[in-house]
Amino acid sequence: MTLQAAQKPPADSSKALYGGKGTRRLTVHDIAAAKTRGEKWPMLTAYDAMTASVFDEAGIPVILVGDSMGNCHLGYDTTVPVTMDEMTILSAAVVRGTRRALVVGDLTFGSYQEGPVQALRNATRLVKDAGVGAVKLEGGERSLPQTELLVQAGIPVMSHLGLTPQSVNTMGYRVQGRSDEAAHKLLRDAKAAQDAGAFAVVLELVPAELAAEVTRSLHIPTIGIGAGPDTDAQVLVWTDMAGLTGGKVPRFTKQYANLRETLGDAARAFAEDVAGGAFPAEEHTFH
Ligand SMILES: Nc1nc(=O)c2c([nH]1)NC[C@@H]1CN(c3ccc(C(=O)N[C@@H](CCC(=O)O)C(=O)O)cc3)CN21
Ligand SMILES: CC(C)C(=O)C(=O)O
Ligand SMILES: [Mg+2]
Repeated sequence: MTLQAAQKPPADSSKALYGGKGTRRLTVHDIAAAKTRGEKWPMLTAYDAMTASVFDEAGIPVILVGDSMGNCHLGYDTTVPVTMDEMTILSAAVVRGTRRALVVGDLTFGSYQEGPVQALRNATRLVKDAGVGAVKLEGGERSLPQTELLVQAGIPVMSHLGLTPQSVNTMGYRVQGRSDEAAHKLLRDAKAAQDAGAFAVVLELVPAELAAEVTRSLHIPTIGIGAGPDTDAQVLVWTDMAGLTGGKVPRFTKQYANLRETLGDAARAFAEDVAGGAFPAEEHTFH
């Protein structure tokens, strides 16, 4: 806890982002207030209404409809092929499945790189047709005109720095900001995003010490994924966190359940009941 936070009275738990009371839809103002209280908070991805409702009922205050839906929901290898049509449909489902969480939708690859006008058109669609409370886009200085125009238009923007998966074809999936030059660039990008009006910054796959420095340097919250313990918030891809993702998951993930095994067991038990005639039983049968 920072000295500043330690000197404040205990947080009013009814206002806490996690553990707070009520089902009023959270806004970017609630997110800003959490940083002044020194409160750490969780964010998870979701791609459908039912999963999102579970996280909403569990008190997760911010739900990201990530373009990780590409590999975690739609069966692509990367986030690159995901379209705004797909993002809009799944974001609308997540909004319908939640009452309290601030829902953030990713702007997909190719939906904002042409410039601010394209970004505004696509972000507006996500706000109007899906009902998200904010959008996220990748890049700091390179996405400044987009961030500025969206914020001016009244659309809250979450920035995403460090490893930016939409650039996998140029960047790969490597830790970012290891050299002094790259670390300075990340700090510049973070400050530029803040100055352009972003309400939060995701830091993906950056050294913990650098993420801590960025967190201290900004008045908006940082949200880490593979960025160590000292960011204001932590985000994980829900299928990684719940152990549903097949194959290799990034080392920064912690698995809190093994849904892959649980679901597989359920499917096999059903199959054996059907094959052996144990299902349906009398109580599942109409006469
Ligand atoms: N299932 C899933 N989880 C994610 O966290 C995630 C996605 N998909 N898709 C979009 C991006 C891509 N991400 C990735 C993908 C791979 C690594 C990875 O392989 N990282 C290496 C470390 C590399 C290094 O040491 O430089 C690892 O072992 O974790 C990390 C993040 C994070 N995002
Ligand atoms: C990993 C998070 C931050 C993301 O952008 C996504 O899930 O698409
Ligand atoms: Mg994403």
